[in-house]
Amino acid sequence: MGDVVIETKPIDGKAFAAGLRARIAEEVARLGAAHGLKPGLAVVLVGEDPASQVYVRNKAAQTLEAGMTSFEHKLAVDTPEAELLALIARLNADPAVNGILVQLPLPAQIDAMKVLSTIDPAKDVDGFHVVNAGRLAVGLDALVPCTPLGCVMLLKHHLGNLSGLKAVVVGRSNIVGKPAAQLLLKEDCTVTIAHSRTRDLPGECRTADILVAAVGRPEMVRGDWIKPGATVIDVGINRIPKPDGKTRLVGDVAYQEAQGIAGLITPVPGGVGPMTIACLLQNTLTAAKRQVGLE
Ligand SMILES: Nc1nc(=O)c2c([nH]1)NC[C@@H]1CN(c3ccc(C(=O)N[C@@H](CCC(=O)O)C(=O)O)cc3)C=[N+]21
Repeated sequence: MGDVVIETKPIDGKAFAAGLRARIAEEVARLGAAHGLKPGLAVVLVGEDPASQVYVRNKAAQTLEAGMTSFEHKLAVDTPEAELLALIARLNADPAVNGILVQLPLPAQIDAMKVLSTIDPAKDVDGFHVVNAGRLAVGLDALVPCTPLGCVMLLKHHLGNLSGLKAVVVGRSNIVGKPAAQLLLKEDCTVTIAHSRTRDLPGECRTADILVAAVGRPEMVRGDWIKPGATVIDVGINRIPKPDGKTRLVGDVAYQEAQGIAGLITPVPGGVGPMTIACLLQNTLTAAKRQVGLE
């Protein structure tokens, strides 16, 4: 038996996201010309976390670039919960607003679950409302969380049919892990959700044809956790300090160790991250069309 040499290919999420945004922009232009419809996305940011500010600015810029309207609402860090709920009620009632995103995490005085359940499910472009989570779980049309949607788009583009493949999702958050598992199940994968209490986590990961890492711990998934030839989707975005005092971004997977083992892997940055924003625009377009009966 000769040794199998695996050439690990990076999945270019940045390029795929750019293409997706271009297709969305075309559809937005077409909707404007044919129906006078211009989708609008409202983004609400509470507080001044620098990373969140950069991220919200990127979203607004890409929303405008796609030909949609962007509404930005920046509230003070000590905003009372009632004030945020009142803003959401106004956005729910505003016909120019087709999508609403409240940037997470929220400050401690605000109950995030209460906020998310106040958003009209039809405008819930994050897909975090229990109605959308439930609709996804039972196989009805839902607005699907952007990051898992982006992951599955990349997988289908690179692997084609996912039917029968073994998928292991590491992480059980409502934002990524659980909806990612639902979407993979819908693609007829055999799905395991693994987490910090999973017995023999490395061994569980080694069974995966598709390994999705969404734990939020820098480089936790090691090279020898990966089955040779597997496709690895790294959802982690971790900012870690460098010796020179600056920071660098790393994923939840030890990217260098995965070389020569994984078949395909998403890099960080440039993998899943850009897909998240592109899918947010996709969801805003979908929401706008459904709200006027065009789907
Ligand atoms: N309600 C809500 N919805 C979200 O979708 C949401 C949120 N809150 N809170 C924060 C997280 C984080 N998140 C990212 C999206 C894109 C990149 C992204 O584009 N990353 C680039 C570069 C990042 C960089 O250079 O800093 C990349 O990975 O290539 C990162 C992070 C969405 N989030």
